[in-house]
Amino acid sequence: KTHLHKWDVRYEYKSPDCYRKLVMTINGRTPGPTITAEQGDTIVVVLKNSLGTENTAIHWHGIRQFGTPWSDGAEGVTQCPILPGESFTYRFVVDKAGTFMYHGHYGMQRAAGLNGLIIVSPRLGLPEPFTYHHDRSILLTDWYHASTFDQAVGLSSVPFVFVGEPQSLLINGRGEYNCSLVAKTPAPGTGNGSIPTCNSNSPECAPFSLTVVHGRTYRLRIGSLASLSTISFQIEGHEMTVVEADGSYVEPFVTKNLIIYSGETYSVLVKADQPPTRNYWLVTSVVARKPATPNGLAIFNYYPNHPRRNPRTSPPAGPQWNDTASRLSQSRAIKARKGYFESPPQKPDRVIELLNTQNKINGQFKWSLNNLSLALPSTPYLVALKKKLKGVFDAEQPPDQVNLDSYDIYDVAKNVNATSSSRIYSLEFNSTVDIVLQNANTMTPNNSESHPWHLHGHDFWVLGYGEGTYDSNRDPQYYNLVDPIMKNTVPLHPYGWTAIRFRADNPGAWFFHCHIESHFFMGMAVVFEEGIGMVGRLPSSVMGCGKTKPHRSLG
Ligand SMILES: O=C1O[C@H]([C@@H](O)CO)C(O)=C1O
Repeated sequence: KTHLHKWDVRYEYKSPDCYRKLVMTINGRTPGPTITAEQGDTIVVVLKNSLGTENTAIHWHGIRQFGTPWSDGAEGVTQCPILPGESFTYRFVVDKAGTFMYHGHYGMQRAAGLNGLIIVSPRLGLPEPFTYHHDRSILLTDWYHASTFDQAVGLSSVPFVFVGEPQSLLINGRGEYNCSLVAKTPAPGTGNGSIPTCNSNSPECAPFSLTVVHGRTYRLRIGSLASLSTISFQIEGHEMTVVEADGSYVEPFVTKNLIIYSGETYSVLVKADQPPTRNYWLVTSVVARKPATPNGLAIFNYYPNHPRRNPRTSPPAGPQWNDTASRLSQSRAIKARKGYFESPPQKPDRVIELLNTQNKINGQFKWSLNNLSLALPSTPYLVALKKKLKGVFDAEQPPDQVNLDSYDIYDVAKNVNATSSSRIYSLEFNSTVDIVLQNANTMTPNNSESHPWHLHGHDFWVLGYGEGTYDSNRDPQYYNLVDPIMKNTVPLHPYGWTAIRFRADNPGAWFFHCHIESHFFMGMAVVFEEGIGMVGRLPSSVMGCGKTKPHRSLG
């Protein structure tokens, strides 16, 4: 079955957290419409760029794009940007059941509200290993009042201006900013004050309310497309059984707080088993960075209570933001469900270790992998590779390793300078590749951050997490080769390492990057290519920029 969606992407003034500002909408909405389909269906999205003065591109997060690498939506890697006024058609097959997402992949547009969910149900007749009465979804984001232009310029300025902590946490696109904190000077887009800058009574920021019936079991699909924050999600008085992660079935485990990194999706089962005489809080809170953002709140509404009645209880507090040990143990608890997984190849053909560091290049703040910070070329890699265009990117591959033995991950680097590079990794088609992500101290003493790493075009097995410096002789002995979960996004914990394995079996060029929007913008990404010879004929719509610009003589 083919699903055709016509999307109009534009800027509008909206008040998702009661504060009025420019947001990017799809057909008038942020989050955009949820795409629902059955495994094996084809999705066609005809995207019209009505932004007026800005390019765009949309990535289908978690969809592997077998046979359609040009539909991945990664501007600079798989396509030229979609120009204002132009339309672009994405066409791809959703080959796997599960919970996925989509979002802008041009500049920092994801943070402007260009995001949504993709829900793929199993092919008819394929039962899932759990049952529930109702299927509901929740998209989590964090929200800034500064525009993405302000953010992007700050990040590339000398001196560096960081985006800082977000103003709000949104649940299904709704949050509540404390309007008394807003300056009295009218903000842009308020008609010089005739429309309030911040309006607590705006229906756009009324909290999301999830209505449940006592005794029923709900499958909650929860995805995070936060720009910066790692989020703890909980429902007052209720436990959650985790059953799916990034489209793979999880060996069920019960938790009160689900820690969710940007780019991850989970399904949890929740039984509405509490006294139905009142409503309960749905709460999101920031962890892994020192929070300066109030909790996100929504209402877990027991029928027949009024869906907008706030519980009189105070919302439960989240876990300690700096409790790294409990976050590491949740990561380790996520295993593939018995009877529902594919075992990984037992040995890799190639091991790439990526040392994650915060650096400087010409005074600008950057993030680097093995001392190289990615700078995208103006011609997309996929097009350059397929058409054998010369001089688009640095020909040499980035290093597979740097010497970790001589690098003190607990200290600020002795030399913080890095190099800007457009080099990419060439993987042998169908080979098995291990990636070891190694975390380190930032340029701030005694500070190491969490980074969710997202791979395009593949799922990977999560082989293990460790603390300290990875030891290539010792640590692989403890990899989980029995029941590792397959994911597309995985956290790298502070001062730790994470090892993943994947098969380079998808012809194309694929991003692998930190899913924190500002870190990605600061170069925290690498690109892999494999099997380019097998890539089909590229649609001309992905071209038109850089070396693929048509040059006509005007003579
Ligand atoms: O990339 C980042 O920069 C800041 C800080 O390290 C320097 O201002 C921060 O918190 C980040 O995550």
